[in-house]
Amino acid sequence: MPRRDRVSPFLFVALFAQTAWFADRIFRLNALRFGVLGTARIARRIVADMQSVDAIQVVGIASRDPARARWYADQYGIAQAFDSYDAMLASDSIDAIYIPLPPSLHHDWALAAADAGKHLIVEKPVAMTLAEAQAIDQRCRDRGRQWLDATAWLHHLRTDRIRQSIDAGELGRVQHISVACSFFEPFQSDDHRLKPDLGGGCLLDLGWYAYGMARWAAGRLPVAVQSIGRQDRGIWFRSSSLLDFGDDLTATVNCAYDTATRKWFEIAGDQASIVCDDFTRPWPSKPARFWIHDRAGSAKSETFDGNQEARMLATFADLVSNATAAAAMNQQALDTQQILQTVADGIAS
Ligand SMILES: NC(=O)C1=CN([C@@H]2O[C@H](COP(=O)(O)OP(=O)(O)OC[C@H]3O[C@@H](n4cnc5c(N)ncnc54)[C@H](OP(=O)(O)O)[C@@H]3O)[C@@H](O)[C@H]2O)C=CC1
Ligand SMILES: O=C1CO[C@H](CO)[C@@H](O)[C@@H]1O
Repeated sequence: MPRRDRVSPFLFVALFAQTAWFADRIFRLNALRFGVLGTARIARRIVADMQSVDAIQVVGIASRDPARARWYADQYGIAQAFDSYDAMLASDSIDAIYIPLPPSLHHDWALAAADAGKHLIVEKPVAMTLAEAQAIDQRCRDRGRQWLDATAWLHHLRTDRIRQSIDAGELGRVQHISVACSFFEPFQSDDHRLKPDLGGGCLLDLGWYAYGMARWAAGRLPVAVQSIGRQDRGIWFRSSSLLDFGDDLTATVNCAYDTATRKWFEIAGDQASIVCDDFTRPWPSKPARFWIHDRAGSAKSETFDGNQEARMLATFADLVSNATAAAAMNQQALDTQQILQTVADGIAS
């Protein structure tokens, strides 16, 4: 009997799966749909990074000024321009909100976004005070939404490697952490960093990185903090602190608007130390790197590729799609906020 050629049903299934895969890749059908609140300078970079992540689609941007929202949407290839922040929060076509507003506005808009059922990435500093940051955390839990602070260095591959090195005992027993973050007043006119009512000052801005790094390296809150600081024009221009994390671990932390750009840390153990000279963001045109210095003075360096912002965003999309809270990351942010408050209170008293 002649054999009749039949198309295998498996071929149909395979073709269907492949078409669905391509459609998903091209149209990002299952992507987390982001809206951007405001037309901040940092949003330009983060929007580009979002657009590079398959699991994310940037679908809207809102501004207090409708013409500015339209201009940004056209300029950055974003489908929808919203005439107000409230209009964007009310939209059903948006799952998550990115909040790159001046610090004093983070709290209210984060609560409003969570109340509107959105997940959120909030720029650093999360808020002005620990109570505000805790309120954001609690509201997101109440609404079953995920949140993350946009502290991208924590998501770099280099950061994972440094953690691994500490945990593997390559430094021996970690005894002291030193951190410095600063830049010398390169303010744009009208910059929120100079305005007390918008949350200006180096402490919340650069201290977020510096004190946050010490907390990250220690893995816990300090038991005692001593600080000094200098104010100018109603905001912090410098702060320096000595932190005691207990169990013989200490840290010295400095952040400032009155010294040249610095973004380095040293984690010193009794066998070796790690030095990183650009931890918040790798220097332009240089690979991310760090050095391990041993007791005899020899140093070996490691370098890393990769975009820390894209990795952070992909992690967030993954957390949302798996309905997993970013518990450890949220705790790092809350602890950082608590340390900043302790420092501010300590200098003031
Ligand atoms: N993760 C990182 O690497 C970085 C993080 N940041 C953080 O991102 C946030 C934004 O910083 P930056 O990009 O410098 O912000 P910008 O000053 O460039 O923009 C802030 C935006 O907020 C909106 N806005 C709403 N209300 C006000 C107000 N009363 N005054 C000023 N702006 C207002 C405006 O958008 P519109 O008028 O269109 O509504 C404005 O464009 C800060 O929290 C900062 O610390 C900043 C730089 C890098
Ligand atoms: O987060 C940020 C990145 O670093 C800048 C300084 O270089 C900060 O001012 C900014 O807010």
